[in-house]
Order: sequence, then structure tokens, then C-alpha cells
Amino acid sequence: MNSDSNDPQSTENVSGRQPEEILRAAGQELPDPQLPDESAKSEPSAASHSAQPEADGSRPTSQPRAADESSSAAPASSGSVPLAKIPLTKAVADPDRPGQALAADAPPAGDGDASDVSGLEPTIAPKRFQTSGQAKMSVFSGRGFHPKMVKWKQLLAQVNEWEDQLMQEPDDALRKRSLALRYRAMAGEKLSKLLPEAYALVREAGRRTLGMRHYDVQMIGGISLFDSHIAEMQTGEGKTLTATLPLYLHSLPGKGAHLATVNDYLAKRDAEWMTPLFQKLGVSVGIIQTPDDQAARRTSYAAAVTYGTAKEFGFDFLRDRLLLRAQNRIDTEMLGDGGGFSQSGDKPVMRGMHFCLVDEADSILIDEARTPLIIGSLEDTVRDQIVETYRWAAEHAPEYIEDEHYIIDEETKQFELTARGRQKVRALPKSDLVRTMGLVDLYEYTERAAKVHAEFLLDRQYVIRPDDEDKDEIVIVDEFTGRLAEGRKWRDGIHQAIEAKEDLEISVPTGQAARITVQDLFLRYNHLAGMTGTAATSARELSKIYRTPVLRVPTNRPPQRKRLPDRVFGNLTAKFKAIADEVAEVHATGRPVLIGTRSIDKSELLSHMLNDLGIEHEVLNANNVEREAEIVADAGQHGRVTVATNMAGRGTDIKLTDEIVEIGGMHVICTELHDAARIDRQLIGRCGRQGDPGSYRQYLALDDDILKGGLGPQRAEKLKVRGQDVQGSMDRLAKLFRKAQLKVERTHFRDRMVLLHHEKERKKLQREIGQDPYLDTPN
Ligand SMILES: Nc1ncnc2c1ncn2[C@@H]1O[C@H](COP(=O)(O)OP(=O)(O)OP(=O)(O)O)[C@@H](O)[C@H]1O
Repeated sequence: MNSDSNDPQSTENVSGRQPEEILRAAGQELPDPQLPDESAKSEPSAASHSAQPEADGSRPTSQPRAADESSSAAPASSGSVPLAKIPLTKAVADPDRPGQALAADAPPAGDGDASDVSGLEPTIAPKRFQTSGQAKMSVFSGRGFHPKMVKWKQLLAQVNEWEDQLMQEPDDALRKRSLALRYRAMAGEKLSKLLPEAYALVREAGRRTLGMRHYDVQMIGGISLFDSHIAEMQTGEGKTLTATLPLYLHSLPGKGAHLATVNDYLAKRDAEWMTPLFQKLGVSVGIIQTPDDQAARRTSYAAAVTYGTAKEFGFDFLRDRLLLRAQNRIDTEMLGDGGGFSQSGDKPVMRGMHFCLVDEADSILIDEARTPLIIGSLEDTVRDQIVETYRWAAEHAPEYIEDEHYIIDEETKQFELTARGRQKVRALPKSDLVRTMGLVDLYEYTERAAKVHAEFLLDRQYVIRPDDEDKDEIVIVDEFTGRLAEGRKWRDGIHQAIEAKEDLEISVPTGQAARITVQDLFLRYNHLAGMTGTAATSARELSKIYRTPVLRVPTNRPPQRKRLPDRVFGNLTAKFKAIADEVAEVHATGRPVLIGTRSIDKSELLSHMLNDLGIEHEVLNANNVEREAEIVADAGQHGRVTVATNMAGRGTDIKLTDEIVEIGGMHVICTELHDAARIDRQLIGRCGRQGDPGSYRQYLALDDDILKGGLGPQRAEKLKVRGQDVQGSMDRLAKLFRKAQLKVERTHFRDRMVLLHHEKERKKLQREIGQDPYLDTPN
């Protein structure tokens, strides 16, 4: 029975590198973890990837937000006012808009640090802090008392007390302080005791090198991250800078501090952007990129702080584990606790799993949680037979008719052959190789091919691209991010069935040498924390699985984003027509418009409609990812219209000029609800960044996919039929869509919990019989 669905989480990431290649990799000197990082003693070296960021610390890609003019060591202002003295309801200073006055009683913080942190509220209280009364506190109410806030505010006040003094000190004095902190941490002093001085040092280093002094809200975010929380910070609130705080503090004991993000591009960009800050404190920075060899990886992990993707951290863990097993050291030496050398000189690349800060935590810890990372074992000997059977099944798939040859189980989404279907399989002509395949297998190949034929569409779930060797390959389009998920594959033969359907070379699964899920990977870290723009709806899940409560950090400046009422239409055509009209209307005012679609084909359909109206626009989807930075950098310009799949919702900073701010900022149009409300909010978060004005509107139609998933195919079909001929809007139905979305979210949550349970049981069983749950396939 084929059990897969086109759920992106039913995919796997497969490392292209074979175990023997990994085992062959010879080592380069690993610094003795007992010694302080060399870079702390001498002039700091550049990031291990020759990161040469611009001196003002601006982002290497799109135009950076204007950094504080005083990016030299000149103090911006005294700035350090103990929190106790800060009135709790004071106005917020606007550093970028000189015209805006500071409240009379606000401290003269020249770079905008005047946020009220009194409103910091938890989305959830950690279990261990809940009293019976608090336990009833609404998880999502956003109101209530955070048990730790008093302590955190005291810590912030202590950080602030350091500020005047540090501002007076020259650079090398700061570096000496940093080194002293490192020695104290390595001598076993508690990091929480070092926090005030460490955070004040980071803030000062940020001010001197990047022209950005961490806002108080960012400091509170940073403190909560040290306390293993997920800090929910709205898009554009400066997560990249906030991350430097816990990364620095956790790097002090010399066991490595990791920042895991979603792709190589973001890992490199953020690391390069923040490197001057770390260098100022004598902290080395390493960047892991997918093409890196073992030696380069080892160097990057040896750095005090390492930026990389969750995927690469996972593969490195698995490769190291394979290596240790080959050296028979897995039982005697826990991975990474000191590295170590084999007689052959091979050694693991990682130094251990001490602290990891997960950027875009919702995406990695929830959306990707189930994705197994797999390192393949040697090639299968029955390869030819398998390939030929995939081709045979794909060739005949269009001949199978729903309800006659197969039925679809509505609950499980499985395709099952009927008696007639099975009879057809038996009757079809077969080559010798295919005939030697067992009959049950042939049924399974056929069910899979029929499913792929019916449900997996080119340019929707996947695209075809040339790979490094110019051979066409299937690349999954991530439903959640709209980006191409390079290197990811659908599981259970679905990927190969699609390759057969598209007549491409079939990548026969190579078996499995080592495997870990993203979830398991992060649960292995001693300390875990995360940042995200949108965690509220996942708070319960994050807390339950990772024991990382969510803290909602307030914005530095009051948000000015306006939500316009939802609009509902009978069908896609009516909806897109209304969208095109709204685009034309807003476009006429000169305000930039960003339109988010759920798939490439819809972004192109909308593009045609805009062309018909003569509205010039850019299309940003997985088909033109090369121009992404350029398109996004311009998306906030006067009169600009940008049509994008989900990808515009991630890792992109859309800058507005003062002129655009004056006329109301950017307008975002959401054309369909996503399976997770989080994704919708990411798109919405492209407007109204950092207190900018902006507006957004959600469009819906009765033939939207979300209704099928949330209300069931029958009800969805009825609604679809009902809406077919309706031209006007039916806005009162909007609630129905939100309800459907909630239902879909709940189903996905349940699936993830079931998987977690099974994984736990599997690992327990394997351990009981002496197997390694990451390296051994269960019997
Ligand atoms: N303390 C600060 N002082 C001055 N500028 C800041 C400060 N913190 C952040 N910024 C600016 O805010 C902008 C957004 O920062 P960043 O990209 O890190 O935000 P983000 O929270 O990661 O957003 P997204 O979720 O959209 O990626 C950047 O241009 C950055 O320069």
C-alpha cells in the first residue's frame, strides 16, 4: 500500500555523500577543547569562509537599513538608564525619523533604545513555573504574568549598568574583558552570572562595529533565549542582531554555539553580517555551507560560533556517528564530547552539541520536524529491476480510472487498487525483469504511479531543473516556503515514481546507512532556543516537544499595520479579477503592492491578468530564484507590483523610502489561506516592518484548497459547485475558511505527535536490543 501524500513533510533529505567518502576524509587539527579559543588570545581571524563584511556591518545583499551614523566608537549617548528608572509607558523614540519627538521623560538614547518592556508577555508559561492558578492562564491570550519577567528585567538593568563604563573603554580593553569572561566560563563559573557583563559587551561591540545598539526589547529577547525560550519577534525587529547575545554567552565555555537557519544563503549572510561584532570580542565565526569538505567543516565547527543549516548540522552528526562506529568508539565515547583521534587520523567534525539557536524556529522545529535526514548506503544490486518497474508503472498509470481501478481512502489519502485494478495489473504486458517482481510489489508500484499521476503536478509540487552535471532532475517546491527544496526527496518511492512519470533518470534509493529526524537532532542539544516571527499558534507544540516556551517580544516601535476586511468570492476567476482590480487601485496611488500566491502556476496566472490590465510587475517564484535579492530589494519602491509565492515571506528585508512611508507604506494581498496560519502571517509581515505603516487583505474563494483539507472533500465540492457561477462577493463566509484552516492545523499537529510517539518507541526498542537508532535499520 502506498502511504505517502504530497505533504512536504513526507520528504527526506538525502546527503549526496557516501559513507566511505566520509570515512576516508582525513582530519585537520582540531583545537584542544580544553584550551580557550586561540582567537580569543590574539587578533581575531576572519570568519572561516573569508567573510569580509562591509565595515558598517550592513547586510551583504539587499540595501541595508540605514545604520546609525555613529558607527565608530563615539558614544551615541549615555543611553544607559537602569530599567527601574524608565517610565513604563513612555513614548518610543524613532531613530530613523528625526522629526518624531521623544517623550519628555525618555532617556536620551540616541539610537532608539527607549522601548517599553513592561508589556512583555508570555504566550505560554513553562510547566515547571506554573502554579495551579497560572496553569489555567490562556496560552494564546497574550495577557498575563511571565514568571521570569521580573528576573529578566533585573538582568536588563544590570546589563545597562555596565554601559557607561564599557563605552569609555578602548577596543582592546573590551577584548580583554571578553577573554577574562571566557576563562571564567571555562573554569566552571555559571554563565548566568556572566550574563550582564557579556550582554553589555555584545551590545557595545554591536554599536561600535555595526552601528546598531541592541534595543531593550532585543536584550529581553536575548535573555529569554539564554533561558531556552523561543522568542517570537515580529519580522523586521532584528532577530539577526538579537541572536548575537546568547551565541556569544554560550560560546564562552568553548564547546561551540550553533546558529541553525533554513538555507545556506541565510547562514552565510547572517554570519558575515555579524562577524565584525564577534571579532571585536575576539570570537571566531565559522560558516558551514553544503559543498564544504570535511576539513572545511572541521575548521568551521572549531570556531567559537558556527552558523549553518539544520540539514547540514544533521548530516554532520550522522557522518560523525558513522565514523565513530567504524572506529568502534560509539559506546565508549559519546559523540562530540571531546572529539578525539583515531589511529588513522580521522576524527569527527563536530565538537559536540552544546547550544543551538534555531532561527525561523517554527519552520525548522515544526514544518521540517518530521523530515528525516538520510545518508545512503551502497547501491542496490536489484537496481535495474526496480528502475524498469517504475517505468512500466508510470507508462500505464494514465490508464487507471478512479473508482473503477482504484479508490482513494479519504482519511489516509492512500490509493488502493480494486479487484478490477489488480486484474488489470496482472493482464498488462511485462518485460522479463518486471515479471520477476512479486505481484504484491507490482500492485504497490501501480498504486504509487496512479497517485503520482493524479496528484503530483509539474510546476506546482515540483519543477524540473538541470542539476550540477546538467542532467534534469525533480526539485520539490516547498509548500510552506515556496522555495525550491534542493536536495529534498519525497519518501516511499514517490520521488522515483515522479522521475519515471517525467521520463528522467530514476534515482533508485540506495538504502539507508544513517538517519535522524530534524526533531531528534535538536533534542540532542544540551541547550536549545529559537527565534521566529510567528510562533504563537505553535506555542503549545514547541513547549510540549522541545520544552521551549514561547515569549512574545513586543515591537520596538508600535506597529502600524492595518488589516482590511477579508473578501470571499465564488471561484478563482472572480477572486483573481477582484485582486487585479485592487492592485490597479492601490498601484494608482503609487504605493507598492506585494501579492502572495500559494503556487507557481497561480502566480503566473495572476501575472497574465495583470499584463492584460497593463500593470507592470515582477514575478518572484521558485522559477526565477536567481533574481530574488534584486526583486525583493525593489519590492518597496514607488509603484512597484510584485507577485510572489511564499518565498517572499522569508529572510527578505523590504526597505521603504520616506516617500512611501508618507503615502501609507506597502500593501500586501494574500490570495489564499495556507495550511498553516503562520505562513500567512509571514507574508503579512512583509509590510509594516519596524513600525512602518502598511496594510493587508486576505482574499478567499469557494474553490480554495484549504476547504478540501479542512471541511472534507464532499463539503468542499458542494461549496465549489455553489460558487461556480457567482460573480459578486460573499464576504460573510470568511469565518468558514478560518475554521477550515484551524482544522487542517490540528490534523497536522496530531500527525506530528503520533510520529513523535512512534519514533520514541522505535528508538527505545532498538536500544533495548542493542541497536543504534541512528545507524541501524529496525528489523
Ligand atoms: N538595534 C538596532 N538598531 C538599528 N537597526 C536595527 C537594530 N536591530 C535591527 N535593525 C535593523 O532592522 C532590520 C531588520 O533586521 P533583521 O533582518 O535581523 O530582522 P528580522 O527580525 O530577522 O526580520 P525577518 O523575520 O523579516 O527576517 C535590519 O535592516 C537591521 O539593520
